[in-house]
Amino acid sequence: MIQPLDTSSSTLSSSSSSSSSLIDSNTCTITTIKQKLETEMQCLSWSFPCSFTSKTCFISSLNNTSIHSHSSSLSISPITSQHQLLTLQHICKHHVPQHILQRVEEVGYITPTEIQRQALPVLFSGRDCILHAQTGSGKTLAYLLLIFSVINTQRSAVQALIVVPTRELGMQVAKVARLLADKSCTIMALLDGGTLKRQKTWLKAEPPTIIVGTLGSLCQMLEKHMIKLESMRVLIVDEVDFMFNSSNQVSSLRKLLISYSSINNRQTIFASASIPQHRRFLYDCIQQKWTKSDVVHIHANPIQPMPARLEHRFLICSRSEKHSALLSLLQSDTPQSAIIFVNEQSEKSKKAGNAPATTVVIDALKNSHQGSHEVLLLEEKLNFNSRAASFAELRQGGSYLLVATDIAGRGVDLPDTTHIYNFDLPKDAVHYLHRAGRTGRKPFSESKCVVTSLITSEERFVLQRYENELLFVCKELFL
Ligand SMILES: Nc1ncnc2c1ncn2[C@@H]1O[C@H](COP(=O)(O)OP(=O)(O)OP(=O)(O)O)[C@@H](O)[C@H]1O
Repeated sequence: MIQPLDTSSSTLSSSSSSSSSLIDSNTCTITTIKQKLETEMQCLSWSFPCSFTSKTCFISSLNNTSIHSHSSSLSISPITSQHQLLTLQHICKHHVPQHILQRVEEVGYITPTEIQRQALPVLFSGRDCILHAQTGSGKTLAYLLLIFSVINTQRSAVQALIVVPTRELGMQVAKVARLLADKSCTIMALLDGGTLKRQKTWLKAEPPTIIVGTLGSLCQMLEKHMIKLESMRVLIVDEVDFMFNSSNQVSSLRKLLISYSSINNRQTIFASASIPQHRRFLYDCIQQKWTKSDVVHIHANPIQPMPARLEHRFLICSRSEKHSALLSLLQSDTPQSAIIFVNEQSEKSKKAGNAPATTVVIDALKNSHQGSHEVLLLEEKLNFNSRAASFAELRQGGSYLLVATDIAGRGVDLPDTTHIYNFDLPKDAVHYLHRAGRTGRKPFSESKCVVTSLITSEERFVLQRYENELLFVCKELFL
């Protein structure tokens, strides 16, 4: 049975002086919980003995918070008035050191995004969490603030580990962490393609406080006992669904979760904008002992998987017309910056001796595009130095047209990207969601960003399927 909340000690405002709670089988609405904003955001919880079918709700004790609990999932619906006034300072006070919070403000993070507002109190409570929220919604800052709340920089030991699927995402996360951390907090990026010799020397000399790593490099170091995880307090797995779906990464990830460390000694956080079959995933987390049994699934905006300010369009053309169609679109759209997604070359096409689509698109842009954009390429088969150079150039700003495979589809944060072009249709709805999510990455901006898919008439029904799955509408475009 669900235990009613005891709200007697909370005070928020005089208008909420009478406490009551209304709970039904799937929706828990706390209509009134009083609490002074000055006191830290306290978390109240109730839970059934844990099995997948049990209900576990975890509630941030905010006024007028509505929590929809489905098994161990919860989503807290948007709140008005006082909650919109809550700053990251309010939420993080007493958890995150003041000098980090000051830095957070200096960087420009004042108001929490929806997932930050919902997740931070739960994260600070020490519960394992699955952070499930739209692309560009600020999941990185949420988990970094948790890390800063638990690490002790006086200790010389690895205390937090962030696992990412690609080198590019790792570089980006390490950069944000360094931007916020003080000098006493050492952050090591242990990424595929890095200089292992230098990293080994560093690890021998002094363990970093935080490691951001890709699984390949991490497991190499763990196998050689170059990294010890006995002091690790937080383990983050970013883009978790991607890693569990990747045949290259899944076995290393399982090892990391079960053999190299234990759920009892760490807080485990999984993050992604897409957790397909999240109830099944939650079940697996508990059964497989990837997380503790009271893990919480926090789902922000569950009925809107993609940011609302994305405008989706499609253009029907034959394969041979695609290059000219893309050039025309660029001319008429005049994007500030854009990413053009191309599928990886198939084995069949390689065997037939065809040039990869990335090369063909790059050549077309270099030869015929009229704009002043820098044309850049990012794909798996580039060597790591070229990938790093492309990525560094992108992050310096300026206008760019990035031609990329799905390697740029996950996590990469280039907030100046105003347009996405699917030169090739993504292989499924999840890929569509992540590609589209490379634009619209300024959380509080209202400006429209555009996602355009160039499709053949036969592909229309596939795109329609994505629309149904992701609950969006794609408008036809005519040149
Ligand atoms: N509270 C905030 N206020 C303003 N900007 C923010 C805030 N939190 C995050 N951002 C910015 O939002 C952008 C997206 O954040 P982030 O990369 O963490 O998204 P994400 O949720 O991890 O997305 P994805 O699922 O695509 O990886 C970043 O440019 C970040 O600087």
